[in-house]
Amino acid sequence: DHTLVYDSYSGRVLSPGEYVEHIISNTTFWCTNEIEPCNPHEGRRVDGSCNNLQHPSVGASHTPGYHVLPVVFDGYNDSRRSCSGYELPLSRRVRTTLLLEGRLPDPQYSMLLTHFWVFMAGDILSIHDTINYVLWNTHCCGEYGWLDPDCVPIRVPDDDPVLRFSNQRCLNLTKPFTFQSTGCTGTYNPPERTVTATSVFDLSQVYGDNLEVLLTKKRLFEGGLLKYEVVEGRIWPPTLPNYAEVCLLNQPPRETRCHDVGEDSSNSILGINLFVIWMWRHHNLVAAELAAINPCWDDEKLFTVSRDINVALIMQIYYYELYPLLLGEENMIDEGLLSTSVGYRDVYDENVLPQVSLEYGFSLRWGHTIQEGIVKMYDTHGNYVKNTRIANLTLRTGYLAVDDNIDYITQGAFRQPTGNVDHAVDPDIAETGLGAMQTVADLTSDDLQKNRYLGIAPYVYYRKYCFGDNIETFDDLLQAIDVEKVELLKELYYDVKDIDLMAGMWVERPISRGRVPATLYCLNVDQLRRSIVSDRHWYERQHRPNAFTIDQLLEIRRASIARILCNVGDTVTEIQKRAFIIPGVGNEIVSCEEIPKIDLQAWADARCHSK
Ligand code: HEM
Repeated sequence: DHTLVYDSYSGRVLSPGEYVEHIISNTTFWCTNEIEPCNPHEGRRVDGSCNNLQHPSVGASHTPGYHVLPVVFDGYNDSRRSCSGYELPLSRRVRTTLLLEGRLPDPQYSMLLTHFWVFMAGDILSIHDTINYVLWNTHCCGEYGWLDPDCVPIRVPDDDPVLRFSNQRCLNLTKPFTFQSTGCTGTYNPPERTVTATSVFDLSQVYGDNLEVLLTKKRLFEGGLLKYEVVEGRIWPPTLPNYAEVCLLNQPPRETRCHDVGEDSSNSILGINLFVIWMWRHHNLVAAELAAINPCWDDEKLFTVSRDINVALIMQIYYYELYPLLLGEENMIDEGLLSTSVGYRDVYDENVLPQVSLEYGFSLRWGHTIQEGIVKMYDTHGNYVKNTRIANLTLRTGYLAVDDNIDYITQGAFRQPTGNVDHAVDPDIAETGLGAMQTVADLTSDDLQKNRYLGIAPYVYYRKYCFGDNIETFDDLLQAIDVEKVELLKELYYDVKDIDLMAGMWVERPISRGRVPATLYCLNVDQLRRSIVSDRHWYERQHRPNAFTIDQLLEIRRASIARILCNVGDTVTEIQKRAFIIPGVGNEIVSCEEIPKIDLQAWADARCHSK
């Protein structure tokens, strides 16, 4: 066989001797990518390899990301130091100073928006860094925790506004996995984070990032379908016989559902769990319809086309429905991110590598500040049923499958607002983030602490990169941040150049015509453009292997999140047309009959009918 083994970090082909060294040191998983020779006519590979034909490993699972700005570290794998030489202010203190704790619903965004956004984050990131401190290195706050080089616990100051009333002075945390920590490269290279997901948007949360897992765990090899179970009329991904290791917070004996689909993220937090279930079903719905339309298609063809359609629908929704609400539609048109014609858009450039920027994935953590902590549940007709805390639903897929909870949660997702875009974080996200998994967890302090351990450059460098601002003094910040917030930053940081990127994003003014912080806007625009240009299999392309016909693309363009929920959302028979926005005047809940459908007849294959 002609399979080549690549060095994940450098993208270089390894000699047989070098490969053996990895086998001996047990580092093949993180450090090598086995890749069959690229075939330019082949569709998207599940492991992300061969996207760029000149650099077959780039963009594959666990290969380096792109950096908008070079990483800033102090020595090997250690947190950035302040430029003043003083210690950076404690993450928890920065968080409690800059973000209030409280709940205020958003006037516009529905809970479905945050559910979907975090699901999309799951397409390009991985959760092993979290599993690390939750399951493997739980001792970082213990007596000898500080001796463990993997630990970076968050210190809680004695005057903490909330925790001073407790004896908690430490929040568990470990360092991110890097190519250095996994033994793939030496410490002479700047630390480079490693994630398991592929770095293109390809529904890694559903289809995974590894061919073997796809074949053994997911595919049914019948009718192009994914494996599934039907319980009490609901379709689910297959469940694990022994859920206890993964769905740690399932409450036995009733809550036993836990998905066995080969991805950790599919049993993680509520938003991801829901969308994995929905897109899993959606794949099968598409495959079944295509099988009826094209009886001559075999399993392989049905599977590949259904996957391609599923990915395209989600990208259409991500770019044309979700992001305009965050970044502003006019802004996106001006930036060239939204195609102004319904036809093809083919701007592929093989010189741009299919990578995700470290800053993009990181910036999505800002979503924690608009996460609502209470999940409200409704029946099909919009009558309020009950509520529960979202933090208690993490690692608890089983909850969805009892008491019709998934029905009520689905209904609530598009009826309930998410947390307001303001300078406040929900108390549950800020104090109990992981439910019973940790006594205390502050996701937003984690965000700041990780900011430093990912080596992300200071905020003002990004202002320079994004807007050309030369920020030398705290007063210079006024062009981006309101005066009272600048005052707080002055209290916290000795030098304006010390301000962490996340801290800056928490307090800066939104981009004009959009709703997200200006720097977050910039980093997201940068990635969205990169993803269109660098992904050879981008769905809007005319010249890609198995490209959509124009009629097919026109059907994809009709996609909406409301249609996805009408198709596969539990008990959804009516919904508002723009379901990332709460229902109201001009966005009334209507029958699913009124939500545009995608007509798969566009995929009808004449060969199946020419006798
Ligand atoms: C129920 C709601 C949520 C919970 C319980 C949750 C929980 C977590 C936890 C425990 C982590 C790991 C933090 C660490 O580094 O220690 C994390 C990371 C992250 N979260 Fe959330 N989150 C939620 C909602 C969201 C939302 C709405 C978004 C964005 C829209 C988001 C984006 C992210 C991102 C980008 C990371 C970093 C992952 C990585 O780099 O590997 N999360 N979240």
